[in-house]
Amino acid sequence: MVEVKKITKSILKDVIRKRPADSFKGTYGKIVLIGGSQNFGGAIIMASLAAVYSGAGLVTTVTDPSNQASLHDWLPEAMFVDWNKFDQAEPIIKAADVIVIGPGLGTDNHAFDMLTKVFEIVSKGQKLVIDGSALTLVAANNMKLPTDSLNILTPHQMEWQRVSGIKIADQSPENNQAVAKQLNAIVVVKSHRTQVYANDTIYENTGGTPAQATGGMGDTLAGMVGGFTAQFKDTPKAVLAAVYSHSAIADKLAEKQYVVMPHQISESLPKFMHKNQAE
Ligand SMILES: NC(=O)C1=CN([C@@H]2O[C@H](COP(=O)(O)OP(=O)(O)OC[C@H]3O[C@@H](n4cnc5c(N)ncnc54)[C@H](OP(=O)(O)O)[C@@H]3O)[C@@H](O)[C@H]2O)[C@@H](O)CC1
Ligand SMILES: Nc1ncnc2c1ncn2[C@@H]1O[C@H](COP(=O)(O)OP(=O)(O)O)[C@@H](O)[C@H]1O
Ligand SMILES: [Mg+2]
Repeated sequence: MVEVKKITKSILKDVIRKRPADSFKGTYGKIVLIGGSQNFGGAIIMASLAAVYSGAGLVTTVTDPSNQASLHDWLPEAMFVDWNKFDQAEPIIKAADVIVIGPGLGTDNHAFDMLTKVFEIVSKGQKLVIDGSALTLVAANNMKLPTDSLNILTPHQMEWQRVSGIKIADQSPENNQAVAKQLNAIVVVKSHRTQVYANDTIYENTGGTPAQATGGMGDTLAGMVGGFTAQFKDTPKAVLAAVYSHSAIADKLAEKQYVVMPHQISESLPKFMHKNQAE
């Protein structure tokens, strides 16, 4: 049996630092989120909300133009780029610390083109969070992950089955770890007890509630993983802190709510992070 370490509250103070007085928005990372087709605009809006509310310094959302007004209604802090104008998106993607691709991206030809181009242009030092439709596209087209970026995959169990070939019933820590190693990526396998595969170590979350079982909950986690890894240097630990915070906030809200809306998790983040920062 392989060892599985618990993700507990202690990860928060290990990761979330008090902000230095002489910092500015650039200190907290540039992040680009790519996704949100005409039908799935909410997904990229929720992911973008999570990135801004977890403290990323500068956030740009590359999405279908039909989502622009709603994005800005929810989130005036985010910049917008029309995903049909890749010449405008390219320099912003190249300058980003973190790229999140997939929430609501869809799986049509345009989505596949975008993903292919992003895989081509990411470079060393960048972190690439691959979620939702992007994972389905990777699996369906047998795409190789880029080798220069640090890749973080955030599949739910069916997406992980598609990417890894491991049936949900066979997704044991041993089996998952073997594929995570082959992929040379940090893998967050989401379920009621989410597991994280990073640096040859397996972690299991200790929080989470069925009140989270609602569309957009994973899109929100992808944005948080983006926001946390943009700000905090130790990437594996930043991922663990994002996973823990996502469920801890939901658990707290679920004490008084039957269902937790994904945007409520984002809206709780600034106070939650304030309360749990290290001195
Ligand atoms: N508001 C918006 O814009 C929203 C947009 N979204 C965007 O939609 C895109 C598609 O993402 P997706 O996850 O909805 O669909 P897909 O990849 O087909 O997977 C579902 C299939 O897998 C199965 N399944 C088995 N186990 C499972 C598990 N543990 N967790 C989840 N599913 C599990 C499941 O089984 P079933 O539920 O049918 O029993 C079903 O057959 C993606 O880009 C996403 O970002 C959504 O976030 C929603 C809000
Ligand atoms: N019963 C549950 N207990 C704890 N967490 C859950 C439960 N159901 C769903 N979640 C969480 O909700 C999120 C669902 O992700 P995902 O299926 O990608 O959602 P979406 O794509 O709709 O945003 C994951 O973080 C998962 O851990
Ligand atoms: Mg998802």
